[in-house]
Amino acid sequence: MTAATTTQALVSVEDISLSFGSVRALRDVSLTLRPGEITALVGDNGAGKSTLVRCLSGIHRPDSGRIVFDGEETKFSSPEDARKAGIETVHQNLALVEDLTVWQNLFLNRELTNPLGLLDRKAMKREAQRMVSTLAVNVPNVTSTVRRLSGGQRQAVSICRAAGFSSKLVIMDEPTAALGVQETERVEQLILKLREDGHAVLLISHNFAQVMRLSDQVWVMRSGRCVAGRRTAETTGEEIVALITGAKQS
Ligand SMILES: Nc1ncnc2c1ncn2[C@@H]1O[C@H](COP(=O)(O)OP(=O)(O)OP(=O)(O)O)[C@@H](O)[C@H]1O
Repeated sequence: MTAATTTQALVSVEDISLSFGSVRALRDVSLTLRPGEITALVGDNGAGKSTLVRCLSGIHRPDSGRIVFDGEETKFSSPEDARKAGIETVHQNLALVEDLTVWQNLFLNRELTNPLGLLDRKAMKREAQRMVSTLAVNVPNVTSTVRRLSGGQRQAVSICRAAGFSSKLVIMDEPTAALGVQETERVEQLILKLREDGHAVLLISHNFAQVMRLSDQVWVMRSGRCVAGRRTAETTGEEIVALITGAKQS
C-alpha cells in the first residue's frame, strides 16, 4: 500500500483506531498528506472517512495510534486547537451565518480588534477584500450578506475562510455535492489554487471523475481500514472503484 513521493509529509496518521461502542469505525489507519498536494479520501458510506476527518480536526481523539502534524504529535482536545495549529475544515453543510456579511463570516470568532480592544471593522473589511481577491473568489462584495449569495459563492466564502489565517491543511467534505456544473467548476478552480499556494488539501468526494481530475494521491477506506493508497496518475477510476468495493485487494 503506497502513495509515495519524496516531499516530506505534513500529516502522518499512524495506526489510529477508534470505536464507538461495538462499532469499530477506524482500524489501524495509516496514511500521509503532503503540502502542495490534493489528497482524495474515498470509500463507501460508513467506511470511516468522516471519523478520520474528525480525528484530524480535533473533534474525536483516537483510542490508539497517533497523528503527527507538522513534525509534532497532535494532542487536540477541540476543533479550536486544531484550527490554531493550522487545520481548517470546510463542512458539507456550509457553516456560514446567513444574516451576517461576507466579511463578518470570514472573521467570525477571530475578530480583529484595535489597540483599545474595540472591533476593527475597517481592518476586517480591508483584509476580507484582500482574502477574496487573492483567491479570485467570485463574490459581489464583502459587505453583502451571505443570504444573498448562491450556493457556489457560499462555498467559495467557506473555502476562503479556510484558506486564510495561515492554515496548512484544508479538509473538504464533499465541497461540490450541492452545486451545479458551473459552480462546481469554479469551486474546483479554488481547490486547485489552494494546492498552488502550498496548502495540503484533503478532499472527501464520492465523485470519481472529480477525484481523478483534482487529486495527486488517493487513499481508499473500507470497513474502517485504509486499504490502499495510489498516486492518481498511476491508477484509474475503475481500479479505485474495485478497491472501494473489495473486488480488488490492494
Ligand atoms: N458518533 C458516532 N457514534 C456511533 N457510531 C458512529 C459515530 N460516528 C460514526 N459512527 C459509525 O462509524 C462508522 C464510520 O462512519 P463514518 O461516518 O466515518 O463513515 P463515512 O465513510 O464518512 O460515511 P459517509 O460516506 O456515509 O459519510 C459507521 O458505522 C458509523 O455508523
